[in-house]
Amino acid sequence: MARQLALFASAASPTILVGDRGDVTYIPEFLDREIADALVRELSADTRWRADSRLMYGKRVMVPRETAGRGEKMPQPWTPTLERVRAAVERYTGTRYDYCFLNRYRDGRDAVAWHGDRDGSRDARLIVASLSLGATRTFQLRPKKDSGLRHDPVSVEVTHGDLVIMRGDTQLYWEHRVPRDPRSTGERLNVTFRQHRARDGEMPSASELLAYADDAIASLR
Ligand SMILES: O=C(O)CCC(=O)C(=O)O
Ligand SMILES: [Fe+2]
Repeated sequence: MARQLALFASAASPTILVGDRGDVTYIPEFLDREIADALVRELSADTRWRADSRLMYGKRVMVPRETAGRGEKMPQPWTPTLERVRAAVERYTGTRYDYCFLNRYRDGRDAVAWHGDRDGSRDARLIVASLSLGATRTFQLRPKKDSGLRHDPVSVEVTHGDLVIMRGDTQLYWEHRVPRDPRSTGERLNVTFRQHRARDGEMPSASELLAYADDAIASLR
């Protein structure tokens, strides 16, 4: 029971990052350090990381980070701590999650370029709960060009155990990224808890699985 409570180290102090045509909340230290450490150990032990490459203007270039999927209908199952953390995120957000995507940023040269999750999908409103582990990096949000919104980019330093929750219209009107950071030398893991299409429980399409990597190539230009 003590460990259960410790999951919510400082979940009482969330910050609203986006409140206009979108809903993004930042919860620093959502995970107690001990749990976050255990999660890194488990994920590092057996996750089969993929190095994706994309064809860009006739050239094959590597996506600047490694990816994996765990959970239902994914290449690998949940780990015990990942299940516990999922349950905590479910309680906190009042939503169920079926699977997660994982990103591994080996150092500050790895990144994810501006994108909206589930771009072009009719389920753009499904919640995405994004957990940071390891090295501190900058997570940024800005309105999409066609959103009609005028707003400076929002930046937050996300670190070990922090949670970012994107809800509502966020993916329709806003995009997000983790830019390259030459000063950052450590490894960062990111876990995004997600739902399959709520309507029919069908697996995300191959293009959807890759969609979140789509613009990553832009960061290589
Ligand atoms: O690493 C992060 O914090 C963001 C990852 C992301 O945007 C994604 O996987 O869609
Ligand atoms: Fe994303």
